[in-house]
Amino acid sequence: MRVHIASDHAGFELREYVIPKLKEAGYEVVDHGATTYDSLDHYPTMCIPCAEAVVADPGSLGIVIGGSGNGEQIAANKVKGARAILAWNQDTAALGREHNNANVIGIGARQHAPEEAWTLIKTFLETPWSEEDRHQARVDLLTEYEDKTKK
Ligand SMILES: O=C(CO)[C@H](O)[C@H](O)COP(=O)(O)O
Repeated sequence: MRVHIASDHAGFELREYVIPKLKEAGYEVVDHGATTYDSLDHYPTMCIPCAEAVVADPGSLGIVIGGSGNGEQIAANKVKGARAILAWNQDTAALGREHNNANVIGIGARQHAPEEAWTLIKTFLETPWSEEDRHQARVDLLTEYEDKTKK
């Protein structure tokens, strides 16, 4: 599976920690930056292209990392077709796939030790979408709204 990843400066170190782990685990990684550490960079610059790449690449998943993960999740969710969750424990990481068919995980690098963040990411990537009717109906309503309101 292809995994698109992006971070701002606050997620820079965690992104560098996670990329080799993803590769070791057999994922094909597409890195959307930030390419250099710049404490004044802005998360939409990296997170929007990352989410766009996920939507344009069916079957892939995305990871956006910042200090809290909040802005990164918001940025990703501006992209039509993106369903980004903010995972803060293993349950929210798994439920994002099972119930929401999320295609992007947001992680707050300042909220977790690197090992814990990796566990959240791994859980997200390894958990399948349940495809249960009630969840599909809710996701369909989101898509329907997007189709009506977004180009
Ligand atoms: O998490 C984030 C957005 O939600 C950013 O990473 C965070 O706001 C960056 O903070 P600072 O500019 O103080 O390093």
